[in-house]
Amino acid sequence: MSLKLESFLERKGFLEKFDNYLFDCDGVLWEGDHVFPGIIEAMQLLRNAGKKVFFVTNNSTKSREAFLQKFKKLGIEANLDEIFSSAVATAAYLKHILQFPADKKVYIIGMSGIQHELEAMDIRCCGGEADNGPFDNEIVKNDPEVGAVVVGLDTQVNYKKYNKAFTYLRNNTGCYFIMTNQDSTFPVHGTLQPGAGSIAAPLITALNRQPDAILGKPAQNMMDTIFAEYKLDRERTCMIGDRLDTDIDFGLKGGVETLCVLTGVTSEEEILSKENNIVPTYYIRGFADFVVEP
Ligand SMILES: O=C(O)[C@H](O)[C@H](O)COP(=O)(O)O
Ligand SMILES: [Mg+2]
Repeated sequence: MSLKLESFLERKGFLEKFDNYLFDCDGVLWEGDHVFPGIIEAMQLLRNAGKKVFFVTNNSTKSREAFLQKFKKLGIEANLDEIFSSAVATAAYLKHILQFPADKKVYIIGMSGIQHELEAMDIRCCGGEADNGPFDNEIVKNDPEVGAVVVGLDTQVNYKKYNKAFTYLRNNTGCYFIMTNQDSTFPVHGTLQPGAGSIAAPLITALNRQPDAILGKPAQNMMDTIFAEYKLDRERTCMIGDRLDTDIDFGLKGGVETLCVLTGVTSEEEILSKENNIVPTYYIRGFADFVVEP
């Protein structure tokens, strides 16, 4: 059973219980470029109390550097080494786990964040924003140098990109099919939009093939990196997110307690539903409630 943090004393107890907070971003801190009211103050409350804060986002559309600029613009304190994203996790996976060969390149369905993080790890890539635009029914030729296709959230996705990714995955033996993350939706403009999982779905159908790897939450790549780098105490760490099947599952799999906020994709009914088996330790109306006085 999940405990709803409603009273000042419950919220105070929650803050005393943890030293480290892993924050999901979309739906917890902001929606697009709109920071939720009270979030700047609530985040400052944690900083003033000397808490460690990390940002763990499945959003692959921006590089870590671009996220840092976004935090600055929105007035939320953040440091580069506190930011973890599915684009960084994907680049690290290709580099260190797959040891992606230098004579191969990655075809991207996604935005600049993926390209920047791949290039930061010296991985050659193509596609992405260079393939924005209409498809003219032109013939797509295979490129045997493409050794992996990476798919992330792409708000300019088009038939040309699908056609190229499909051609490379079909023709190039051993070509990896990788998803940055599989969120079906994400919150923006007060509603929901299709997420990276929905962008990858047509390829899965066309190829009749599942991806070889999915790097974002709930996969443990980012959790493992954070714990390896910062030696945190799991019992004093809480994962805060707005999605059950990514954020809360990520926390549960990582052995930390979890807080679900209701400012994103998950409703109170879903948390409490008998059918739901991804149960957060706590839930709250929004993270900004931590600045509400008694
Ligand atoms: O589909 C996506 O890529 C995601 O829904 C989105 O960007 C999630 O970001 P997060 O909530 O993990 O910050
Ligand atoms: Mg989210």
